[in-house]
Amino acid sequence: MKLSDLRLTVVGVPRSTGFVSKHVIVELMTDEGLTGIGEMSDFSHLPYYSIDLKDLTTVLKGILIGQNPFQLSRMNMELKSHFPEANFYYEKGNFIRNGIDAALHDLCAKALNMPVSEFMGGAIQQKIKVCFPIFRHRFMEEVEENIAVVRQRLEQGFDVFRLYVGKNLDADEAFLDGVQREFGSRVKIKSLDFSHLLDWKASLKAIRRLSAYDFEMVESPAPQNDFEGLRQVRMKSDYPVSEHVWSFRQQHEMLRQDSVDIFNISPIFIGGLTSARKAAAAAEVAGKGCLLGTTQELSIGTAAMAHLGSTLVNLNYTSDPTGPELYVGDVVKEAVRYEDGYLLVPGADKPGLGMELDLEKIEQYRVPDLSWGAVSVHQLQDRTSQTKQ
Ligand SMILES: O=C(O)C(=O)C[C@@H](O)[C@H](O)C(=O)O
Ligand SMILES: [Mg+2]
Ligand SMILES: [Mg+2]
Repeated sequence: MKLSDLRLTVVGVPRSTGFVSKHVIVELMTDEGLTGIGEMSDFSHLPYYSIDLKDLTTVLKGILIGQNPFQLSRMNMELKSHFPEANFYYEKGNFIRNGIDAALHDLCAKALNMPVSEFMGGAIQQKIKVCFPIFRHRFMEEVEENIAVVRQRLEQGFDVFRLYVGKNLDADEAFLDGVQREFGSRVKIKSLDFSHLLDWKASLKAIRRLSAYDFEMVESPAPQNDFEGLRQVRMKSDYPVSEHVWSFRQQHEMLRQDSVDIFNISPIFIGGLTSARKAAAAAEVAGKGCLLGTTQELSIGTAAMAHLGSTLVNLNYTSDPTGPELYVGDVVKEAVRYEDGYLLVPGADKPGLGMELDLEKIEQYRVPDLSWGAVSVHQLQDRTSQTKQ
């Protein structure tokens, strides 16, 4: 079987908050009539430049056409030489590699008539506990709105939440207080995510202030690649520290400097399922915990993570992928499903990722390119459509 063609389609899908994320849907065709699908999820992150889709399609065709999709190691190596690791969390080259690697996995598993989880070694769990994100407060008036989100999502079965913090600590505290008063032990806060916005001393001060409330871990409490800062927080606070993995080099440093307790692993940020499996294995070997992170993928990207997560022996913390619950629409016939706060791994009866493209929905959300509209750095950092300064 040989790869014969590639199609990339950009969609812009709004979230219920109004924020629009642009994703690229990947279709990889073969000479045997099979098509693999993947997703380069959520390009709507800094840095504030965009990829030219025409150029990208030409480059990727040059790498992929004529290749055997089962040559996953070779193609990942080749992709990495064109889109190298850059030691930046939102490096767009990683998003590109991820979409292609997912489509290759979908193709291989379809050719073998098995789910991607089986192709990757076999599922050891069929559902993955996830938490719902509460986006960062900048203003006090957002607190009540966010408590209403908790109320509504709890009714749908999401009983674990994570909170982005660090821009308005009074509001962060008021939210935690409101949640504790109204929901008590019915709601759990998994993490406070500082998103690399504060230096480690400022994060530590905030953690101490907010420690009057229950939460399980702190995430990204230092600037990107500040391994010593992470370690300081880890040693000086009572909470486990989690950090995203965005390159093997960065993961190596975090291991070498014993900076974290938990690796937050998502294929999108490390450049694909193949690399994500290696990052999870490195965590396992080092005796570190691991959870599935997210960029808030659509259903194809989320399904890829569900398959990956189902095979991991060290997925020992609540994970993050809730994209299909955040967006107002999707591009597949049947979206991934959530039940009682768990992401369900697509059924064993469905080959590949278990997702089927819906051409009408693609048309509904199709946009010409990845170019940016008017959006502020605050909106990008805080993932809201709030324009107030
Ligand atoms: O844990 C994180 O950090 C995120 O979830 C990052 C978010 O910015 C996410 O990528 C989003 O788009 O909401
Ligand atoms: Mg995070
Ligand atoms: Mg994102």
